[in-house]
Amino acid sequence: MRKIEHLGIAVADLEKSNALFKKLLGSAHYKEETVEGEGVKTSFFQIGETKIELLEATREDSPIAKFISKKSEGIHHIAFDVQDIYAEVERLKNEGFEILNETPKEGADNKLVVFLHPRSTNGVLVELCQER
Ligand SMILES: CC[C@H](C(=O)O)C(=O)SCCNC(=O)CCNC(=O)[C@H](O)C(C)(C)COP(=O)(O)OP(=O)(O)OC[C@H]1O[C@@H](n2cnc3c(N)ncnc32)[C@H](O)[C@@H]1OP(=O)(O)O
Ligand SMILES: [Co+2]
Repeated sequence: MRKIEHLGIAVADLEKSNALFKKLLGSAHYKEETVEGEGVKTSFFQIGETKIELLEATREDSPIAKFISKKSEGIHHIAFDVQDIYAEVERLKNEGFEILNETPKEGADNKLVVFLHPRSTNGVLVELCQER
């Protein structure tokens, strides 16, 4: 793991939260991107070396919709930047972590991504990201 790539925050209303985080952080988001495969619309704020990713559900069966309905808005996942996502998946599998998608999938912001089940990571949903 090279650094924290982003902190994912589940929000009910992306436009409202964009305005709130712009006030909080003192600068606007640099992009918005919908990842249909995940059922999410995202916006990204750069904070030094890392980012904040706001996520709004684009459909009922989105993981974000389920998360907000079961819990509330708030921190959803932590994403780590990795050099070689395939090697990292093998390493983490051997360490006994539960990999949700062994084959990396399309992420936002030009990334390949893999997720680990929170039950294997102290209740924290972990995402691995590799620059495409
Ligand atoms: C890829 C685009 C973008 C990017 O950065 O590029 C993204 O980050 S997209 C983010 C949205 N996509 C995902 O989250 C994909 C991975 N997530 C999943 O596969 C599911 O959400 C999963 C498996 C984590 C949970 O799904 P499930 O249907 O099992 O939901 P449950 O509510 O039944 O949860 C089971 C169990 O897990 C706990 N849980 C669920 N979500 C989280 C979370 N975000 N953080 C921590 N814990 C979580 C939930 O509370 C349940 O625990 P229990 O003790 O059984 O109540
Ligand atoms: Co993410």
